[in-house]
Amino acid sequence: MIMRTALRVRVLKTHTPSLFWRPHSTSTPLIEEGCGGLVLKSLSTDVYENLAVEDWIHDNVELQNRNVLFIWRNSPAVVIGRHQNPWQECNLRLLREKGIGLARRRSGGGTVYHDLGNVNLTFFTSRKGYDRARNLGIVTRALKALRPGLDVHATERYDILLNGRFKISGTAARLGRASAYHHCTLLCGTDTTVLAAVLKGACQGIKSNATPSVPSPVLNLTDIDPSLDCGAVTEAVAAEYAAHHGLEPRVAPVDPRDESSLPGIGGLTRALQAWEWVYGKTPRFSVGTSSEVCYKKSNAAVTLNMEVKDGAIVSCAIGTHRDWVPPAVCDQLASQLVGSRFCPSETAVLTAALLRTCPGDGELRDKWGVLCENVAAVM
Ligand SMILES: Nc1ncnc2c1ncn2[C@@H]1O[C@H](COP(=O)(O)OC(=O)CCCC[C@@H]2CCSS2)[C@@H](O)[C@H]1O
Repeated sequence: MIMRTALRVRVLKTHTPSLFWRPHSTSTPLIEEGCGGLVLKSLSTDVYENLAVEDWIHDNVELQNRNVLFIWRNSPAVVIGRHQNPWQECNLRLLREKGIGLARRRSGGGTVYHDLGNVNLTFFTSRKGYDRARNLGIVTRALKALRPGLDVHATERYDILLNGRFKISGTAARLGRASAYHHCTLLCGTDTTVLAAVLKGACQGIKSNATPSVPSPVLNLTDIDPSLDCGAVTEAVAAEYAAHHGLEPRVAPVDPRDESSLPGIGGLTRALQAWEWVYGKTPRFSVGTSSEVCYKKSNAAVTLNMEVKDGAIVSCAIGTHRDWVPPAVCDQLASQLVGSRFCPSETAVLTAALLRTCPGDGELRDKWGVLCENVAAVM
């Protein structure tokens, strides 16, 4: 019987450019060593670059007779599901303040937070070989190999729970015509204070059909046992995966910036970074807010109603008391916003230009400025 704990993975020191079979290549299929399967680990901690590797493998690697595990970690980032609304799911203002990235992945499901204390595992298979329960079995066995008796189990919705209650892993998947992948997170030592703060949607009054996340109490593996850090967990999962699939226990590094090994990867990365993908793919939604604005000692209620499609404002109505700002001024601002992105920087540029052309006295201009800030704050 194989002693799983004794299994060690060997991390190859050099990049292995000949790992993949390229459908359009004139050369013969390249991998001998990758036949049957392989374990890859990213050299990058950039969320867009790593998601691009997923796309690249999905699009370019022959997966009919091969299983691939891709292991990756990211610098702080929030990752939303394909059909989600970032304004609903996270505190975008806090992300901007903290310089935390926002990425939209190609798989469905909810929103998660990543940092270097979180390990991501992507299991590539043929469409037929797609099996989330088997993959999560590999993960839970690897964890138990490191710490026998650890109370971890996969749930019906393919989360992994620690001590029956705390989520340590969330799952999502992308099913293609012939190939598929299932990816999951694993919380080893993530900053859960930041996680909780950034995953609190700050934009009130949104109505949409976007997929909502399912919040759960979370815990890190290192909270239970400090030795269960990302390094130990990664090694154990790679070893268990190799043993399960009868592969050589070694891990090949992947450099997502290496165009010669991954032709076209740069374009895939740029597509994932584009505003049109991250925000523009948000399902159509409406926002209705009502708030109080204040200028010197004069207060007024402001209502804002917008429709947003493909991330752009398609209709807008702003209302406030006619003595505070005349309706015509509100209407002018609202009509200028139509057609622009639902985004504070674009709104700021637009309203600054409008303010420069605003006739009238200083007080009206100032109030108009307050109104513009109020509108941008919703985004
Ligand atoms: N990193 C991480 N791991 C586990 N659970 C998390 C994490 N971040 C947040 N959460 C908790 O899960 C819910 C959302 O759960 P929900 O079930 O809605 O969504 C998911 O689990 C999606 C998992 C996606 C996995 C991909 C793998 C590679 S790229 S991202 C959130 O509100 C938090 O309570």
